[in-house]
Amino acid sequence: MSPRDLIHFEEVSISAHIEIRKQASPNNNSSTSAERPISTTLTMPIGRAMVISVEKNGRARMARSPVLPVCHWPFSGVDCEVTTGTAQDGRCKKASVEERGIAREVMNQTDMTHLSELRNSQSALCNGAIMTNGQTKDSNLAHGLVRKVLNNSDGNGQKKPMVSLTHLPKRPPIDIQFLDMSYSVSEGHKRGYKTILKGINGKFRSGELTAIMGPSGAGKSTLMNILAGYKTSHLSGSVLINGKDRNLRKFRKLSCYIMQDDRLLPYLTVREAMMVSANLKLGKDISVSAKRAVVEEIIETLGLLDAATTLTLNLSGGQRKRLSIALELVNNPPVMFFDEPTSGLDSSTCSQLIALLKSLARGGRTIVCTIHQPSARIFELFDNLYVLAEGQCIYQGRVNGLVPFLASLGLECPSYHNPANYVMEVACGEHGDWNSKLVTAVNNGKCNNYNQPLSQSKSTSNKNVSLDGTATSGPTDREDDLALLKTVVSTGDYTAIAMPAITAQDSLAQLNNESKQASGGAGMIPPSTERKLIPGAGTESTGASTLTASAAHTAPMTTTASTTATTLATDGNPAADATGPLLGTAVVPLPGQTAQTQTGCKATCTTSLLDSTESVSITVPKKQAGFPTSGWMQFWILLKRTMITIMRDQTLTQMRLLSHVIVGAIIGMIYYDIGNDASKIMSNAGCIFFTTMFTMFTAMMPTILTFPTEMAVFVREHLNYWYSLKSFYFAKTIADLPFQVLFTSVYVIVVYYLTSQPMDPKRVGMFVLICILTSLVAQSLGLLIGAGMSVETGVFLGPVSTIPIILFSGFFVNFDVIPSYLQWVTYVSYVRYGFEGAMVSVYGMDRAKLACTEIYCHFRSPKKFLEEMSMDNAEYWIDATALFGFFIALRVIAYFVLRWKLHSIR
Ligand SMILES: Nc1ncnc2c1ncn2[C@@H]1O[C@H](COP(=O)(O)OP(=O)(O)OP(=O)(O)O)[C@@H](O)[C@H]1O
Repeated sequence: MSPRDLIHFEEVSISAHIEIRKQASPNNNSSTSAERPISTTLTMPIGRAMVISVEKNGRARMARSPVLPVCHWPFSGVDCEVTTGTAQDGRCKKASVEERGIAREVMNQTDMTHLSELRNSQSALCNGAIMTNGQTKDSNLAHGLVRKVLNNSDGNGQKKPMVSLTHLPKRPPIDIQFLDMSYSVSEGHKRGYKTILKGINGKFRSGELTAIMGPSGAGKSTLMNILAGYKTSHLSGSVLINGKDRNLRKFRKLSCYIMQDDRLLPYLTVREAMMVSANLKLGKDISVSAKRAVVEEIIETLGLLDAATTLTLNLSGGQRKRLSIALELVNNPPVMFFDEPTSGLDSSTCSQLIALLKSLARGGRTIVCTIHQPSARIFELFDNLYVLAEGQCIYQGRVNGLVPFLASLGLECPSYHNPANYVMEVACGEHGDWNSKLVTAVNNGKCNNYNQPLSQSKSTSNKNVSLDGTATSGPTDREDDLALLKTVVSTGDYTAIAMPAITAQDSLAQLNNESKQASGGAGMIPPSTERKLIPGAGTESTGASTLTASAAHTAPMTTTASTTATTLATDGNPAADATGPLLGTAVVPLPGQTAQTQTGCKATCTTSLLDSTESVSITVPKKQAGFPTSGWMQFWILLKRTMITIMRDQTLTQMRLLSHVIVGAIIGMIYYDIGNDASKIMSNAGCIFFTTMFTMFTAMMPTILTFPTEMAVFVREHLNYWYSLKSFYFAKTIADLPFQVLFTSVYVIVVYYLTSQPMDPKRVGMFVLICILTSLVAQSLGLLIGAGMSVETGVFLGPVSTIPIILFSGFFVNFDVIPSYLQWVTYVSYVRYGFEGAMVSVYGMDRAKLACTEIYCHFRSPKKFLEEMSMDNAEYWIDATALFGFFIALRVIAYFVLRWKLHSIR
């Protein structure tokens, strides 16, 4: 008997409620031998069997069995099947089966406690740390954290806290609505403005996964950037959050934007990156252990445990994407925007990723993605679709409402054709010029029928029905979400999530309802709406949505979702907000649906994020008006992170250190022992000049090459409200310092020693100092170039802009020779100060005459040589101060360039 198998559904199942009761050890006395029920509700796709197993460590596993060739609703009149298994004496009694689910007994003695903990912890992730039975509110609530106390009995009927886990901060659900949204960009001085979005409207609801689709250039990214708050200028129209004008600052704290390219720092491990995120996003009021718990939960839930100690550099594409999500999940943002999350991923990883997003959405989050031409299988995973063409909306509503909507206008999607492809063809004009008609239809409300909130049928389905058929308070949607998320993560079986929680009756009623609407109330289902999706492409993801393309599982729900999100509205009055719907949308019950049904749905269909009683503790603390952590804390965290990444970067650090030593040794050998030889004084000046050049270029070029990568990460993190530009910049500046000082010193000391420069400590110190200052100025210049332009431009511009600076350094041309109208340039040549300061350190300060190894040495007197170089009046400390001034000035300029860059992104 395999210890892995618990129950094996061999036949088609639709949904099942499994209740496992494990008796305590027979050795226990009766008072402590109470059964510990562990139950969960699973939703399984039609046409699929599912293997549910419990591993020895107590982890639940679900895996999809081979696809059965069932594409139709096979059990007319059967809503679900209820199966149970009861473990006795450590073994599972053969499960009783109702209807068609056949459960095979197979259970090893497994301590189910861990499973229970796991379920609860992951449930919290799915649902945004929602309070469940047995949880207690404590002071953590004030900080938005919930401590979990499992529902466990000690045998005396007393609830005892079994495990304390910290969880995600609680957040309000957020519905985003945009009205009459237009956006234009300037095309240049005389070319005027180009309108990209043309007065579009739409609404993205919490708990739903929405796809924005459209041909290339339709304005998808633009729309998402606007909604995410990244673009704020040249914009008209309004964005409403739960029915009220958006307060951008507050909104950005509760939303995140996960960009197409996963911008991660390469030299941090997954766990380290997560801890940085937790430290920055959760604030100092939350203990380190609580942060660790959050991090570990997310890492495990998103399937990153195996890669927890892997550098992000070595992660696979799917893992990178999941890490990007995990980093943002730390503070549990209720709104998540994804720009083409599936790009560059294989189809299986794509499916898993979208299923993961769907499960996150089911936790009460509002998830919006732009996506290009998804497969039918992935397409069906979305709840909602927003299609753009030429900056206008040509469809918004349920994914499975698309085909009937198009059909109602005369656009028949051919059988066995992916609707996602079809709508893209329509948007691109391959079927004629339909866009204006579609826009008009959308504006006239023709797709409103397909744009209802997600079905409340979860509450009316039999998921929570006990074996005797009575309603129970057992498994909740949260547990369901746990099971779904667990399925996705542990087995990659996303199909469970593809299954809309819908009963046959709901489905048929809905179908009829929509058919009536789509066919002008004729009550007949148009033939086109009965089409099936392509087997293997669309049907594989199954679920009720595969019954017919038009089987929208919708039922209007009350709009109390908004009642908790009062802090986002500009002038939100929590008291007022909590008392009524904020969305201002009239709710019209579907035929056959009573108001009572809807009320019931409110309590159970939606996540408890929508429970207004919880909204009190959800409110973001006032002290978080700015970033979650103080400026100094941000600086400290970023400083540590930057130093770790610099140290681990072999190119930037280890190779650089090595190259400084090697080149220093080579230069030392070439100019060996010439420092006190008057006959080789020009060669020695060349050595000093080369030293200045080397320290300059080795400081500037790596910065030009690496800063754009850092900057990309910075932009993502800053725009997602992790920390301020000031903290980042200050930390970057300070973290760079010790490394730059070390590299330069190593090189200079090697050269200085081998070339026998004067060993007076004062001169040595001055020489090293001036070289360090030169390198810091060069590094700052590299930072400025890296901040302002791309790597390609920077790599060209860096050296090119340095050449004139070198020419005016005083080595190639004496200052006296330079024409007077160009002499001012020598003052802005920082190399001049570096070279001059180095020369003064070696030959200035009344150095004694040099030794002469030839018959005649013209420059035995160092002073005379300095006169020859037009440096006899040079003051070392003026040079050093000038370099320091350059350093500060360039850093300040680079800071403002970064600010401008951030501003220009918007
Ligand atoms: N700054 C700009 N100046 C001029 N045109 C711009 C600017 N930004 C965007 N556009 C134009 O706006 C249109 C929409 O761009 P957007 O990036 O939103 O398209 P998209 O639908 O996301 O396309 P894709 O799928 O190819 O990424 C494009 O035609 C683009 O050229």
